[in-house]
Amino acid sequence: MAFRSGFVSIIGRPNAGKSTLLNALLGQKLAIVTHKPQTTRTRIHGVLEVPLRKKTRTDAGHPAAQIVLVDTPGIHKPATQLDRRMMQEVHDALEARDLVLFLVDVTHRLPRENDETNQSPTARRRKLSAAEDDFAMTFVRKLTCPVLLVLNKIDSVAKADLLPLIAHWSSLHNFAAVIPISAKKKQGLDLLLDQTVAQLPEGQRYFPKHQLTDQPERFLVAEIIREKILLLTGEEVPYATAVVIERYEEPASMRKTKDGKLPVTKIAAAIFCERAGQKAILIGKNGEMLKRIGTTARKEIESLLGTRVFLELFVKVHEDWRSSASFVEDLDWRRQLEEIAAKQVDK
Ligand SMILES: Nc1nc2c(ncn2[C@@H]2O[C@H](COP(=O)(O)OP(=O)(O)OP(=O)(O)O)[C@@H](O)[C@H]2O)c(=O)[nH]1
Repeated sequence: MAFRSGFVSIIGRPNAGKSTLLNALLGQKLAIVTHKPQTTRTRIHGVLEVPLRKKTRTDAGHPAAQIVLVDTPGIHKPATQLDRRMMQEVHDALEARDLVLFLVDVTHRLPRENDETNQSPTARRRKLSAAEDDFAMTFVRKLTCPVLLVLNKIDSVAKADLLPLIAHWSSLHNFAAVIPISAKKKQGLDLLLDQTVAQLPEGQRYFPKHQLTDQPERFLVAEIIREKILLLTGEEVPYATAVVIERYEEPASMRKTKDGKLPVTKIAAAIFCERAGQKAILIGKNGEMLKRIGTTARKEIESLLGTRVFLELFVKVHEDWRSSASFVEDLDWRRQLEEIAAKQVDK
């Protein structure tokens, strides 16, 4: 069976579980995950090698493949420049794709016929949810590649509740297949992989065999810091923060020091927020909050990098940065990478 390869974008509403699915398929944490919607801000490539599975009497098997998974920001109506940038990331992730996985959260209630006239809070919530589904479907309808409907979070609903969901979603688009999964509990992932490989064209690898992502470690580090902010702070603070790595010094050698300690990576990061009040929350009483963010982030960064980490965090205010097109553009890690490369050439 000839080798297959292709780009597979994972799209869906905020909080559908896209990043959880990416991490589950890769068997490694690449994208940050929180219970807060709109956690993912850029598209993230994760490279998955799928070994050949030989055909048997009971199993159709599949060829070996390289799947380039693309995690994307949750589809939502944009209100700020940041939102617009996030939706542009989704559009970019949908260009020239071989396959799209449209992820749906099965815990969302389906609309009912009398919702239009029903004024109860539940009916209003269902109506809002249906409007958000409609908006997400506008992205799906434009696609010319095959789309798999992936019903996620099946661990949280009764099996009998899945049938009406399948009927509802299947009536909205000609999906190539419907696959119920739990990204969190890693259920249904084998079937999802089988169906994914089946849809890919024959072709060579896009990335070297052992490369997990095209995103350099310094940007993964920035995301880990942002994840801790999202998890540790409340109200509007998580949405109003951005993390920029200002200094990133890798150790000259990965060898242990003479006293048997791991080498040190020195990192300085700026946490941008929009108001002085948010800065005060991020720093906390006697600097307690910033310390907690730093300590929890450092531990995870150390295990990612395999070194000790010296992490300095600074909080800076940039009024209404989410509405500044140039600031939002500068946050794009691909652009930051180009600037770093240009500076190195100058040097
Ligand atoms: N019960 C259950 N929860 C899940 C499952 N998959 C994801 N979640 C939870 O759903 C929440 C959102 O997960 P994410 O992976 O961040 O969702 P996302 O679609 O990437 O979110 P955005 O970045 O906002 O677009 C987290 O609290 C996850 O733990 C699942 O299969 N079952």
